[in-house]
Amino acid sequence: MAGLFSPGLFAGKVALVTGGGTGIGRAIAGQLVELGAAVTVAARRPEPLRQTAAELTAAGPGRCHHLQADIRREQDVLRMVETVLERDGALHLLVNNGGGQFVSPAADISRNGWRAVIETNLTGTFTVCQTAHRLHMRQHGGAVVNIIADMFRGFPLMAHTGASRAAVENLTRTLAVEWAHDGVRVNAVAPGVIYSASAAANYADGLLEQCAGELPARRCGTTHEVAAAVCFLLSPGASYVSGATLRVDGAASLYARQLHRVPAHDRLPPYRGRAGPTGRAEPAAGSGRSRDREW
Ligand SMILES: CCC/C=C/C(=O)SCCNC(=O)CCNC(=O)[C@H](O)C(C)(C)COP(=O)([O-])OP(=O)([O-])OC[C@H]1O[C@@H](n2cnc3c(N)ncnc32)[C@H](O)[C@@H]1OP(=O)([O-])[O-]
Ligand SMILES: NC(=O)C1=CN([C@@H]2O[C@H](COP(=O)(O)OP(=O)(O)OC[C@H]3O[C@@H](n4cnc5c(N)ncnc54)[C@H](OP(=O)(O)O)[C@@H]3O)[C@@H](O)[C@H]2O)C=CC1
Repeated sequence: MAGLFSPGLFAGKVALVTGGGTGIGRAIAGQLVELGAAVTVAARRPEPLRQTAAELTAAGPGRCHHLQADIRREQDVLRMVETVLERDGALHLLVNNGGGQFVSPAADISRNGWRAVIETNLTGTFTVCQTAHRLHMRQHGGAVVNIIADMFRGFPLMAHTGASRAAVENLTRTLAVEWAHDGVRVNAVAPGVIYSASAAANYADGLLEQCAGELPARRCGTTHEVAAAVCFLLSPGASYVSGATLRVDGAASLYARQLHRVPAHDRLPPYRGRAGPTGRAEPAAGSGRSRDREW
């Protein structure tokens, strides 16, 4: 990605990237450091964070700190933001990338599984936004990017993440308006199918590779392609962009492909409400069992 943005674009800026130790978050943190920012990566597992911070700081010219925090825990979020402010004296750029889910038919998601995903992706993102705003951005302005997903047509097999990301997209719009007069811009980035170690594990048995060939782009996106979009939205180049969602999906969200395939069935009941334009009753569509399933 070197060379896409002016060197030193984020020099003097302080950034926080949740989930910044791995995958997309790491690529975002890496690009911010490359452009001169002082970045903190925060998540639950210390080892990936430590390694990422060390490698990014060694690469420079900015620097990268790491901090263990679970965005589901209010106290962790408060400590995370306070630590950044105490150490770096400001928080200009916030990327809410920390999140996750598991693949499951909606019918099988336990109440606790639902709650874990909603509390991470929606409540966690809200808590980080609110804390950053209360402690710094309300007085000093800033830019926020929330990472969501391609949930625009629903998200079969990931109902919990679809619902929470759609909620975050709406939250993004609300905050963009409520915080405009504080000088805070809030945008979302919706990645399509992005190759990361976690995505490959989430979609086991090579499903990710299989799906890549059916995308309009005929390949998965890369973490660096998402990072470039995030950097644009954080940059002064996007000074008049707020409340927007930037889809980084190679047009996949406009295409009929879905990871979930609807099995062949004839379970939809026929329409028998009223006569068609000819005046005669229209024949019932479908066959077999569906004929017996009127509302
Ligand atoms: C096309 C590409 C799309 C996008 C791809 C990506 O985003 S990839 C990159 C994204 N990266 C990631 O997604 C990685 C990060 N993911 C995570 O950290 C987790 O998926 C998390 C968000 C659920 C949090 O988990 P946690 O450790 O805090 O959870 P916990 O241990 O406290 O359990 C809470 C409840 O959840 C249940 N449960 C959990 N897993 C499963 C499962 N596989 N099956 C069924 N259920 C599952 C568990 O059983 C329990 O319910 P119970 O039994 O008490 O009724
Ligand atoms: N890859 C893809 O195709 C897509 C990814 N996304 C989203 O983009 C984001 C990054 O995904 P990706 O890089 O692929 O996968 P990763 O699993 O590498 O990234 C998720 C990051 O979030 C962190 N995280 C999870 N839960 C918490 C928590 N409670 N508190 C703090 N940090 C947390 C994880 O670290 P730790 O476990 O140590 O806490 C991890 O670093 C995720 O939100 C993902 O859902 C959206 C659409 C598509």
